[in-house]
Amino acid sequence: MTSNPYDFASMPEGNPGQIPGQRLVAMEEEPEEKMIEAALRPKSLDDFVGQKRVRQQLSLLLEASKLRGRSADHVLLSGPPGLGKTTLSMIIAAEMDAPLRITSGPAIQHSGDLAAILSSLTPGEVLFLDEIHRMSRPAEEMLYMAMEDFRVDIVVGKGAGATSIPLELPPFTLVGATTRAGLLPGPLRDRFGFTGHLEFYSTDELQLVLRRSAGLMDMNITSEGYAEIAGRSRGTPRIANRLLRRVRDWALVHDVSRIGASEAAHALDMYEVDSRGLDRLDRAVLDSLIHKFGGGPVGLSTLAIAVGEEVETVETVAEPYLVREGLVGRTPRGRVALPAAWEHLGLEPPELG
Ligand SMILES: Nc1ncnc2c1ncn2[C@@H]1O[C@H](COP(=O)(O)OP(=O)(O)OP(=O)(O)O)[C@@H](O)[C@H]1O
Ligand SMILES: [Mg+2]
Repeated sequence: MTSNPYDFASMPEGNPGQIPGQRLVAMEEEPEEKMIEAALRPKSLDDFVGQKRVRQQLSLLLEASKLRGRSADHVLLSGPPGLGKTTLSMIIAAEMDAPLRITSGPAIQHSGDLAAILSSLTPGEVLFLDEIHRMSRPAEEMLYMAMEDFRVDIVVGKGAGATSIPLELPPFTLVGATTRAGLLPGPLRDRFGFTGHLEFYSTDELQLVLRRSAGLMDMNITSEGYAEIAGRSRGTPRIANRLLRRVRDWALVHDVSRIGASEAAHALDMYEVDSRGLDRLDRAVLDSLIHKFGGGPVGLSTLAIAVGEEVETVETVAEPYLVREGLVGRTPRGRVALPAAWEHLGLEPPELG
């Protein structure tokens, strides 16, 4: 495709946020973002912004295993999409100076698929298993043994004539990633020597992420400009980088060479991402809740009809962030607008009585 990983101009990237069904503030990776994301990934633990505790603990783990001359304990990374799980797995391999093999839970449907991967690992290799909660049950059981004893039993033949052949595996480090740690069976979770839970980033941390990316993309942005974009990024580096690319488009078209707060705000307002990172759907939910239902409580299905969306869309797409931000509350009698929601729409919150 392109030989220069930072040659952003020649990369296909589409325009999420303009395509129906895709949102500029979605936490998940858009298919056309893959190459851009790869180019923006930090390559070492020192370059990885934020997540201080996880970073320190990982650093210790890797350092110690290097001193021992052994492959590191298995690592589980959990946390919402776009916070850096895939990035960290690549950093782990790089820091260990080890080759990296990448696969994912959905790609392993049969235990044979897993056996094929495991038996072809080289000593010390890092195996990244993304979406590990979506692996099939038989594969999961094979993985238990592989993680603990570096051994698998391969079953040959069927029925009464079936025999199982034990196969020794080279030492390897499994790095599992999941957005749903709660869905992992206990026995699997217990076999990881280290679990790192990634948290949402502060706006200060997101500013550092943005500075790094803007440097790679050769953009000229003021401190206030970074703060403006970071404040709209929902605590998520993936979203920060995506918004940054939209600001870059805007600046290019408007022939702006230096981006300050007002330029950044202007660009992102145009894409309907507001000062708190709410998009049109989020604001429609707040708006209905307050203007049509006096702030609630109102049932989810009624609220969904009022904004003209499916219940599921409101519940899974808009609500989690609104709840996380303290804008919407869930009560047994339905959804309510919290004082911060009124304030965000420029209204006086009603007296609590
Ligand atoms: N701590 C960080 N510092 C700098 N950039 C980061 C950081 N974390 C994530 N990013 C950037 O955000 C983007 C998304 O990160 P990544 O793909 O690692 O997320 P993920 O947790 O694997 O998401 P998913 O659950 O969707 O797979 C990458 O392009 C990466 O460059
Ligand atoms: Mg990932």
